[in-house]
Amino acid sequence: MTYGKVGMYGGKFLPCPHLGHVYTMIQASTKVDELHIIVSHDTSYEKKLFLHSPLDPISYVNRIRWWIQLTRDLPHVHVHEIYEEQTGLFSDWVKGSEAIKKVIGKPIDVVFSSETAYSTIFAELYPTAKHVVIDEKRETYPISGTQIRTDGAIKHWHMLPKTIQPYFAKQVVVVGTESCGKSTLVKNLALLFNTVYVEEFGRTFYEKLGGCEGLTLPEDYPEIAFEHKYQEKMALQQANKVLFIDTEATVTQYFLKLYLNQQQAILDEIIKMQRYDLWLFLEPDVKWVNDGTRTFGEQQQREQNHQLLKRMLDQQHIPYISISGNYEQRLQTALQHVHALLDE
Ligand SMILES: NC(=O)c1ccc[n+]([C@@H]2O[C@H](COP(=O)([O-])OP(=O)(O)OC[C@H]3O[C@@H](n4cnc5c(N)ncnc54)[C@H](O)[C@@H]3O)[C@@H](O)[C@H]2O)c1
Repeated sequence: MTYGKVGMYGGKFLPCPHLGHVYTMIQASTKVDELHIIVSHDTSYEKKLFLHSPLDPISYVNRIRWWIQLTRDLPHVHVHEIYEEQTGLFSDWVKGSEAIKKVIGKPIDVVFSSETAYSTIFAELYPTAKHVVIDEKRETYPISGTQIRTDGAIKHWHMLPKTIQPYFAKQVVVVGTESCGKSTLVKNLALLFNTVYVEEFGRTFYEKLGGCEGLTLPEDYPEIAFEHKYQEKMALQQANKVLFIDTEATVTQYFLKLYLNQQQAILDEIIKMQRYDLWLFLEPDVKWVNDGTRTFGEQQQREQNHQLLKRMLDQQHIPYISISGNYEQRLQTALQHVHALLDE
């Protein structure tokens, strides 16, 4: 069946394009020679839609980038954005339709949506175009943007395209001084939540050197911090709702203080850019284990180091959860906080 040459598929796609949108886009793309996706935006109106949402408002730049990524193998699909002032009424669409016609720049033959309720307004705004309704009952992917805004993205994880999931994955970082059970806890949590984790790169760095912890150089520290961030970014692509991370740049800065009594502005910049959803700070009250790579085993020294790291986190006003007790208690407390984060 011929529908026409030029198709248009518009929406706010808030918070993001979901699989229902992708389905409509793919179906539409097979029916026309060229399909134009329009991302309508009005930042001040959109803020109101997120007032009761666990999510923060999402810029239209993100939404356009996601659509561009999703359609990268479809050369006949084009993505545009328009500013469309919104009050929530169909009458807002009049000006928007003018902007849509302008960005497409050629006669529109078909307008796609999943709503028969749009037929009247589309007949008015695009009188020569046919309105094709795709999956009106939303049976293929029963989801809406409103549901994701109301419940949060984690609850509708399987309705999010793979390319978009990393944006919404929760990031849990575990920090603490030496030998307080961080790496074991991180690995156990990853197993229990069926997801991936990021190891402390500083450790890998010195292992690769054959083990020279006591012999650090200032230039090691930015390299450790950069590589750690890169590992986080890569792991995020594989994360199943949540990513567990062993240490971060404050801990790198802390080790720089301990070993060389220095501080680096570049590490402070990395620290400022970090966005973790949950910080778990392990107290040094489990037995110190010398695994051959550790230096500060004496209890008084451990306490002092712990206070130093605590001060560094406090200076940044980081709302960490302190975790103490034996290994069993530590795991239970961590589990409780991670579950609460995912249920938010
Ligand atoms: N000015 C115009 O001519 C014009 C035309 C179309 C859209 N718009 C803009 O888009 C907005 C409408 O989109 P929205 O934000 O209400 O919705 P939206 O952004 O969530 O959805 C966009 C489209 O996808 C369809 N869709 C949503 N969930 C689906 C699912 N699970 N399966 C299949 N299809 C699904 C919707 O019916 C709609 O057609 C309007 O408020 C307006 O801003 C403007």
